[in-house]
Amino acid sequence: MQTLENFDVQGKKVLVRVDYNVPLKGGVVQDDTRITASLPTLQKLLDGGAALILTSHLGRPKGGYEEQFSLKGIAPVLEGHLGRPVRFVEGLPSSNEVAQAAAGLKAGDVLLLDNVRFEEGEEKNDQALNGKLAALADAFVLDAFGSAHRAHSSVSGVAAGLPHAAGLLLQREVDALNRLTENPQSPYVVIIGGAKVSDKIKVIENLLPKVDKMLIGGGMMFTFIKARGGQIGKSLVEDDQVDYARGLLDRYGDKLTLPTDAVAADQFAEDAQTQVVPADQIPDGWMGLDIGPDTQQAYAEALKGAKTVFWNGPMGVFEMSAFAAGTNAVAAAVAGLGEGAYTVIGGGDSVSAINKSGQADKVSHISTGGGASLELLEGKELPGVKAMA
Ligand SMILES: Nc1ncnc2c1ncn2[C@@H]1O[C@H](COP(=O)(O)OP(=O)(O)O)[C@@H](O)[C@H]1O
Ligand SMILES: O=C(OP(=O)(O)O)[C@H](O)COP(=O)(O)O
Repeated sequence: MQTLENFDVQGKKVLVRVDYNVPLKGGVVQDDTRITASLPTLQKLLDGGAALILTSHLGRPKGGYEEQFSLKGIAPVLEGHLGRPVRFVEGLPSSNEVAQAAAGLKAGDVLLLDNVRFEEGEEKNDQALNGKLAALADAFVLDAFGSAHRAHSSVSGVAAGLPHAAGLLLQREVDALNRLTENPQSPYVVIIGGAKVSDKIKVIENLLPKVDKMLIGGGMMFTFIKARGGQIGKSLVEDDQVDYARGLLDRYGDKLTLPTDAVAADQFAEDAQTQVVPADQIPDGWMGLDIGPDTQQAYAEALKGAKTVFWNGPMGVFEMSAFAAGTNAVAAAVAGLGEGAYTVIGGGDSVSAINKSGQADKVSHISTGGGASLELLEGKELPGVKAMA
C-alpha cells in the first residue's frame, strides 16, 4: 500500500474516506471510537498543510436522503476532538453546494460531507460519482478500515482518479490483523455474533479451516439452529442461508459451537417479558435476544487457554441491559486471557460493547472493522486495500 510517508499534501485539498458509521441513539453518538481512531490521520494531514474534505457513510439508507442517517450530528463531536471548526454541508456530496464549499477551502479547513450512501451511485461504484468526488480534491486518502471490504465509489472507485494513499488507521489495522493471518498461535478461537447475518455467514466457510473453534451467538445463531431443525419463534433468521448453514454443520460440526440456551423475549424492547429457554425451543411469537447462562459458561470455558482470539458481533442485543449479559460474559472471558493471548475485537457495535463493559484495555487490538476484519481473516484482498496500491 502507498502510505502517508512521502505523500505531499502541502496546499492540497485532500478527500479523506473515513468510517464514521457510529452507533447513534436519538441522533446522539453512543461510541466515538471510529471518530477518535481517525484523528491521527486527520492531524497528520493538517500538520502537512492540507485542507480536508471528509466523506463517510452512516447506516444503510434505502436510497436518497433520510434524516436519521445524516452525518450532521457527527460534526460537533469531531470539532470537539480536533479543536478546530468543522463545516458540515447537508445534502448530496455531489451537489453544487458541496463543490462550492470545497472550492473555497484553505489549508487547515475541515469540511464534512453528508452520508455518501445518499448517493445512488455509491454502492454501485458508479463512474460518474467517482468523477464528481475526485473533482472536489487534489488527493485521496482512505482511512475507513471498517468499509475497506466495500468496492464502493468513495472507498475504491474514487482512488483511480487521484493521487492516493492509505491513512494511518488503515495501515495500523492491516498490520494488526495480519498477525492473525500469519501463523496464529493455537488454540485459535473465533466468536461470531451480531445482526449482519447474510454478510457474515459467507465468511464462516473460509474461516473454519483456519481456526480450532468457532463460537456462534447473537442473531447469527438462529439460522444455524433452524438448520438443525430447532424452533426459533420470531428470532432473526436468514431463510435463504439455512441450507448453507446445514452444510457447514455437516462438514464442521466438531468446530462450530452453537448456544444451548437463550434469553427469549415477547417483544423487541427493554421492558419485554423474558425467559431462559433451550436455544432450539424459542416459543412461538417470542424471539431470542441473548445467549443464556449455560452458554455463557460454556463459551467462557471454551475460551480458556486460547492463544489467539478474534471476536466480531455482540452475543445479544447489548444496547438493552436485559440482553447484555451474554456479551458482557464473553467480553470478560476474552479480556481475562490478558497478555497470554493475542485478542482482537472488531466491529462498530462490538467495540461499543467492549467499551461499555469496561474491559477494552485488556484486549490486544480493538479494530474499527467487523466485516472488513473477517474478510481479511478469510484471506480475501479488500477492495480498499487493493485500491491503495
Ligand atoms: N439475537 C439478536 N437478535 C437481533 N439482533 C441482535 C441479536 N444479537 C445481537 N444483535 C444486534 O447485532 C448488532 C450488531 O451486529 P453487527 O453490525 O453485525 O456487529 P458489528 O457492528 O460489531 O460488526 C447490535 O446492534 C445488536 O443489538
Ligand atoms: O459498521 C460497519 O461494518 P461492521 O458492522 O461489520 O463493523 C462498516 O461501517 C461497514 O458498514 P456496512 O456493513 O453497512 O457496509
